[in-house]
Amino acid sequence: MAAQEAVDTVRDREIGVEQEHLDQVYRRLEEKIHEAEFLMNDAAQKGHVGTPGALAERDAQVFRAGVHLNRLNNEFEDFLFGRIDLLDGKDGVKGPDGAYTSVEPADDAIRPDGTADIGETLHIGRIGVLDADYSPLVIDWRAPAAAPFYRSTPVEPGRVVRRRVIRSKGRRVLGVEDDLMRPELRASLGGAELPVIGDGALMAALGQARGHSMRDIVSSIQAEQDLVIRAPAASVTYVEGGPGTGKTAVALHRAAYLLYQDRRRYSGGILIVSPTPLLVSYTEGVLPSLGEEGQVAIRALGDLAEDAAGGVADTYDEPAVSRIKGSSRMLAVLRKAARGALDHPDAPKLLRVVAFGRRLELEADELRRIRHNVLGGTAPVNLLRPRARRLLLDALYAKSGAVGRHSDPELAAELRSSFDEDVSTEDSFLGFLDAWWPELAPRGVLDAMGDEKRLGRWARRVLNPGEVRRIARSLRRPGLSVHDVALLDELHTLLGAPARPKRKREYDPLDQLTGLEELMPVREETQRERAERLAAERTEYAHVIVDEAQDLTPMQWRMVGRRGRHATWTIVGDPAQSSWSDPDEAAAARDEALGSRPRRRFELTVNYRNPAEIAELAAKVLALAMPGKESPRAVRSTGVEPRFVAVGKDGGLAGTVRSEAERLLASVEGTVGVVVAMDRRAEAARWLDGLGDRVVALGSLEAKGLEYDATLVVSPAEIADESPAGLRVLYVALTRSTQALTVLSGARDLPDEAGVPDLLRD
Ligand SMILES: Nc1ncnc2c1ncn2[C@@H]1O[C@H](COP(=O)(O)OP(=O)(O)OP(=O)(O)O)[C@@H](O)[C@H]1O
Repeated sequence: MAAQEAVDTVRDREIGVEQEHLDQVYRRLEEKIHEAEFLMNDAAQKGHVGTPGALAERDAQVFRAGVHLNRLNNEFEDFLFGRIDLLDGKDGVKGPDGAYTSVEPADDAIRPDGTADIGETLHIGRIGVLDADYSPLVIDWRAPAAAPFYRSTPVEPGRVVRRRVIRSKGRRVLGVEDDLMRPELRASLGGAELPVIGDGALMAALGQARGHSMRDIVSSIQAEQDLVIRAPAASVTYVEGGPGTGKTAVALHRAAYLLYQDRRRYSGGILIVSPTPLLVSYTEGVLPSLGEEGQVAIRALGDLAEDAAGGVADTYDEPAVSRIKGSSRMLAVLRKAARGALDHPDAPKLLRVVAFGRRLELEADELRRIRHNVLGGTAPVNLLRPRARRLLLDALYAKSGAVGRHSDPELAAELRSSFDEDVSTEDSFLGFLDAWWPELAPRGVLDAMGDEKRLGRWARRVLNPGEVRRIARSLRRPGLSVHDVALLDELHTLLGAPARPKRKREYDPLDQLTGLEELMPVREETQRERAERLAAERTEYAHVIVDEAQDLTPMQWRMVGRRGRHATWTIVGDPAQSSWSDPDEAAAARDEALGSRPRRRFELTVNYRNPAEIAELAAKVLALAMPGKESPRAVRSTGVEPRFVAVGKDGGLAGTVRSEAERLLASVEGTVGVVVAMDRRAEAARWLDGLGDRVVALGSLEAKGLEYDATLVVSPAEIADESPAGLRVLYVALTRSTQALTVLSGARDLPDEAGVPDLLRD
C-alpha cells in the first residue's frame, strides 16, 4: 500500500513537472497569438506596401505566427507529447534525411561507477515553439533534433537515457509513461535520481479501443517506421510490410514530414491514393491532427478522376470483369473506341453545302477517306476536329471548280479564304460537323462500348467474344464501377480535353503573404474547402503516395501515374494482400508508371495491430496463399484465442451472424467489423440492423486497410472462392482485428469437431 502511494506521489510529481512546462509553452503561445493578430491586422491594413525585403521578413513572421494561431485554435490533444533526457555528448553524424544517425555520449558522460548526469532535456510536440530567447521550449516532431525520440532503442540508445510520452488534453497534462533506454545507468537530473514512470507508451496505445477513424501515432513512432517517414523524397520510396505494420500510418506521417521539411516544394500538393472511400474516411483525420491539411488530397481510386468520370464510383465489378477492365489489354481497345466512337449509327452519310452558287456534296466514301486521313496520327480525337474541318473544306473546294481560276497566288488565296468563310458559317456545314465529328466525352465513349457489336469491333484480336460480352454487359448497367474510372481517365487522355476557361479568383491583398491564406482560419474559405478546391483544380502533384499499392491494376497505375509525372513517390503495399489476380502484371504496370526513377526499398517487420493469437491463425492462410512468405512479428499477445463457430441449425446464417456479432459487441469497447463475401454485403447489413453504429458489415474487398477491435469473418471458403486472389483476400479479412476474432463456417466450409474450417487448419 505504502509502496503504491509512493509510486503515485512520484507520478503526480512528474505530471506536475510536465504541467509546468506545458503552462510555460502556452504562455509563450499566447504572446505569439497577440503578435500574430497584430501582424495580421497590420498586414491587412498595409496591403502590399513595403520593400520586397521587408515584405519577405514580415511574411515569414506572419506565416509562423499564423501556424501557431491556427494550431492553438484547433486545441490539439497531446499538443506536447514527448520528452527525451540526454547525456552530454557529440551530435554525431547527420544522415541523408537530416536526422542524426549516431548521437553518442561524450567520453566522460558516464562515470566509471556507472553514474551519469542528464545534460540536456528536449520536449517534443506537434509544432516547434521557441522561447523569447530563442531556446526551444518544444521541438517539432519532424525536426532532426527530434529523431532520437523515435530512433533510440535499448540496443542503440545513443545519448538518450529516458524517453517519456506525455499524455495531455488541451492545457492539462493527464499522464506520463517512460521507457528507459539505458537501464544500467544510475542517472540523475538536477542532483536527484531520474524517476521512471509506467511501462511504456506503445503497449498502452496498442491496447486502446478503436473508433471509426484512425489515430495518429506521433507519440509512439518506432525506429524502423521513423526511417521511412524521414527518408529523403528523392525519386521513389518503396515500402513493403505485412498487415498491421503501420504502412498507412507511416505514409500519412510521411506526408506531414515532407510538408514540414520543404513546404515550398510541396506547395504543388501531395496526393494520397487510397483503395476505397471507406479507407479514405477512416484515415482523413490523421493529417489534420498533425496540423496538415491544405496541401494534401486523399482520394479513393474510384474518386480520382471525377472530372473525366463525371462522378464518384463506388460499385465493384465481379472479379472476372474487373480483371479484364484492369488489364493493359484494355489500352488497345480504348484507343480504337476513342476513334471508332465518331462513327456512331446516327452519323450523317452525306455532306451537302451551297457555295459560289453551286451545290457541293461529299459522299460516304469520300467522307470515310477524309476521316481516315485525319485520324492517321495519335493526336487526341477532340483536338483533331479543326484538321477534319480543314480537310472537308479542301475536298469541297476541290469540287467547286474554283481551283485554278486565278494564277495569281494572292488572288487564289483570297478566293479560297472567302470560300472557307462562306461554307464554314453555313448552318448545314456547322450542323454536319457537329454530328460527323462531335466533341466526344469519355462517358459517351464508355457507353458506346456497352454495345456488344461495336465493342467486338474495337476489341478484335484483343478480347475473346466471351470477354466482350461480359464487358459490354457490365457497361450497360447503370452507375460506374471503380474499374470504370481508370478507363474513363484513359479515354480523357485519348480524346483530349476541350480547353476550359480558367476560373478567375478575386484579388485579395493577403494573397501575397506566403502561405498565410492556407493557414489562417479567419478567411472565408476553410482549409477543407481550400483542399477540395485545390484538388479539383489540380491534375498533377509534387508528391504521390500510394497506399495498398499491391492492388492497383495496370490501368489504375496509368491513371495514378498521370498525376505524378514530375513527382517524387512513396509507395506502400504488401503483395500478400493483393486482390489482383496477376500481381506480376500489376508490378510491371507499376514499373512503367514510375519509369526509370531509382527506387529505395524499406521493409516494415512488426505487426502492431493483431495480437499474436490472431496473427498465428492468419499465417496459416498466408502459407497457402503465398508459400514461403514470412508473416510480420506480432508485438503483443492477449491470451484470447480466435473463436470458431459453425452456422447453427435454428438461426441459419443470418441468425448466427447476428448473435456472434452481439457477442463480440459485448466483449469489446470499440468497433466490430463483420466481413462477408462481396455479394453478401447488402444482406449482411440487414442482419445487423438495429445493433448500433459500433458494428459494420463490409464486403471482403472493402475491408482493405481498415481495423476493428473485433472482427467476425463469415465463411472463409466463400471469401476464398470469390476470385483467383481469394486466399489473399481472406488473409486481409483475418488480419483486421486488434483484440478478438470469430470465424464462422458457412455451408461451403468444412469445419472439424472444434469448428475450425479446413482452410484454417495446419
Ligand atoms: N508506432 C506505432 N505506435 C502505435 N500504434 C501503431 C504504430 N504503428 C502502427 N500502429 C497501429 O497499428 C495499426 C496498423 O497500422 P496501419 O493500418 O498503418 O498498418 P498497415 O501496415 O497499413 O496494415 P494493412 O496492410 O493491414 O492495411 C494502426 O492502428 C496503427 O495506428
